[in-house]
Amino acid sequence: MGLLVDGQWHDEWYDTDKTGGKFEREAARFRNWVTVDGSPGPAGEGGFAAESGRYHLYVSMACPWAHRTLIFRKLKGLERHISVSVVHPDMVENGWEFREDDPAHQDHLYQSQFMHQIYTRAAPDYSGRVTVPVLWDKRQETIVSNESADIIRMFNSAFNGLEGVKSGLDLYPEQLREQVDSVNERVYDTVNNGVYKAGFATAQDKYEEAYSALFDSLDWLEQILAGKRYLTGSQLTEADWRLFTTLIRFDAVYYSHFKCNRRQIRDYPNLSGYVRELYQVPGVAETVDIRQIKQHYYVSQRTINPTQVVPVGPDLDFDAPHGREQVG
Ligand SMILES: N[C@@H](CCC(=O)N[C@@H](CS)C(=O)NCC(=O)O)C(=O)O
Repeated sequence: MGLLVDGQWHDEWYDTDKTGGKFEREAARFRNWVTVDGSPGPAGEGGFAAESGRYHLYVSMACPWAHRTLIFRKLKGLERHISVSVVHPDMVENGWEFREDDPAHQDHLYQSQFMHQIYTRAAPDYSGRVTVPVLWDKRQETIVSNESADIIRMFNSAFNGLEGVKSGLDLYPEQLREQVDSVNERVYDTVNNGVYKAGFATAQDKYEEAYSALFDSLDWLEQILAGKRYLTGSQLTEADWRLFTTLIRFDAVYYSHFKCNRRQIRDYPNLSGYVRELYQVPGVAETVDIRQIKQHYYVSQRTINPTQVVPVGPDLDFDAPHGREQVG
């Protein structure tokens, strides 16, 4: 675990001293957008037109933020247009890395050893954390974006004109945008990032704050899902997929490793049926790798788990019937 300072790698854990023990996530630095014709998007520079084969996605199977982008790539039918490299689940002294002897964890573009080399290839004097996902432009040899929230919006609409892309599937529909944004805001702060705030806190009060906000939100979501099939009604949207990637990791990792242990997701009837339903959407199960998820958190985060022993359980069955047909 570490970061780049003026293009040089430093092996350092998150500094929570200056925030009284609170974990604060660093904002992503590359915020350009792929658009249909290459005109600038909501932020950054233009010049990134949606073209088949031009872009490459760097992900970790363990990472909930990267997971969103893999789900969108799959659901939208973008696999033949956007290639992927997967980093190794162990993120230790050198940060995310590739393994020469492991075909599943190689950099297919440059055969890099470390993910930080991708960042310095784009910006030789880059300072900041080296995170996944990264959307890479093979043409300009640079990073388009390292913000998953933006990447899934690009995947939702920019590539719609390409062959085989499911242009009819809109996960951020105009009429639901306000609702989606509003759910996202609370879910991001208290659930997606909330589990990290609990897990990475180095002061009791900061942990407890995050813990309370997280379980208040899970109660709120459980309530919503009692009356609605999905978070904004009868249609699956971006808001659901953003919540899903945290829920699917919860019982295996966040409950124990991040001390989010008031309840497991399987103790919530609606949330647990809902996570199974989303898991069973065709294509999604292939994006879920519980073995790599557990391996990453328990091995990489040595300040939390110094022995690096990975727990065997819990037994999870996301293929069991979800029973959500009757809701809403
Ligand atoms: N805002 C980013 C956050 C991505 C992120 O924090 N990814 C984690 C993995 S789950 C990471 O790469 N962390 C490395 C680090 O912080 O050094 C996004 O949503 O794309």
